[in-house]
Amino acid sequence: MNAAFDSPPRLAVRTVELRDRRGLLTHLPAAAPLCWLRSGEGLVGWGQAARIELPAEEDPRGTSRFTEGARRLAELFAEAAVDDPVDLPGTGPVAFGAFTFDPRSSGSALVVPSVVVGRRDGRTWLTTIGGHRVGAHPAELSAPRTPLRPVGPLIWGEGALSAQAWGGAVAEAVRRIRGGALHKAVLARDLVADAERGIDPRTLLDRLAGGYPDCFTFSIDGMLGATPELLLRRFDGRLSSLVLAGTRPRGADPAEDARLAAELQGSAKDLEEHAYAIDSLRRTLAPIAERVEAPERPGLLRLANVQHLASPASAELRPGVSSLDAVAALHPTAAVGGTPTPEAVELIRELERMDRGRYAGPVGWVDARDRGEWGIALRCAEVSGSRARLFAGCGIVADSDPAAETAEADAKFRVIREALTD
Ligand SMILES: C=C(O[C@H]1C=CC=C(C(=O)O)[C@@H]1O)C(=O)O
Repeated sequence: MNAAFDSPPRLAVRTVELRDRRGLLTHLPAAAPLCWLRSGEGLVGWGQAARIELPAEEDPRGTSRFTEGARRLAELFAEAAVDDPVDLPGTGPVAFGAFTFDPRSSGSALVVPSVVVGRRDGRTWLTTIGGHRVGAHPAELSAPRTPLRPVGPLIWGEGALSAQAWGGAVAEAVRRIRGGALHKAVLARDLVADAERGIDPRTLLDRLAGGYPDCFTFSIDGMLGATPELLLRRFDGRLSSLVLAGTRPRGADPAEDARLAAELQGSAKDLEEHAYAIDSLRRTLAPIAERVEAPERPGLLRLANVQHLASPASAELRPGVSSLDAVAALHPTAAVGGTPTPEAVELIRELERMDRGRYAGPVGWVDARDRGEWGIALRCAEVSGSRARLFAGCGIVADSDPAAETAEADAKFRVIREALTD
């Protein structure tokens, strides 16, 4: 049985608008906080009204973790008694989800919190979700919150591969690509940090949201990070997505910053890497969407640590295609897998020597009207008790240089490394 329950409880859901102006993060308890936030708006949640666990799949190209998750969630939401006069994306019942990169990994789950506080376009709401009808009013928010706890000293360790061994894996990927086996593969590595006591996820969220306001700061079932990559947003029939591929660090001063940006925007290697990502988006959307639009040339997305080539794309999903169907079709994008996808994923399995778990997998939320936002879990760590496992990866093409890719991975690690540093 795929779900944690055999017959789902009937949920009573109520949403009310609030005058509350406090930052959404201030509401979160330390235990298992749920969060999807950008520029102060989004959703935070806690408690667990329902949980759907999706097992590892046998098919190496399987997508049943998404389709089965969507089916069970639709059942649960269809049964719910909903009182939602606010009716904005994210009001009424919502589920937060984190899915594994590889179908054969375990850990994919959808979590329906018991309390959600949301904010969009300056409007704030509170939703309570329970097995029985619970009140939705600010009293739900008045439980005393413990102060944020610093992380304390950390002991850092290598993950599956040392930086040097990972450089060797990059060199091998370049060799295979030059040999014609594939065009691009995104190789990642992990690092481990051990604290002296349990890590307070809210401390990390506070730092990530402060340092990366243009990214989606997320916390879903132990995966925490600030991702710049929007796999898809669907608030009405139209789907939007932000394709990223091609990276340079930020410069130490405006002149160096501009030089690096110009270098990135003129780099044949990076433009090629980006073109693969756009082509793969167009190809994967073709059967499920119409009117796919993407700019001719990518623009620039500047974050505190790196700058990326970025293309905002949009499309119209065909009738009957749900947002999780679109997630299933789009994952893995060329930004986290490669091109062609099957060859790239095989090479990743062979060369990385680790289980990515939910790193580089879809993370986000969906409501009962199938509105939602799904990103890719990047610039993130898996936090469990006193341990954090950090991930970073780079797109490898024929011209990639292992030393430059190792430096680029370090720049990407910085996001979550700094969030862990007091
Ligand atoms: C795989 C990661 O980033 C991807 C997203 C944007 C740019 C990328 C790049 O330029 O290599 C990566 O494809 C990561 O941050 O772990």
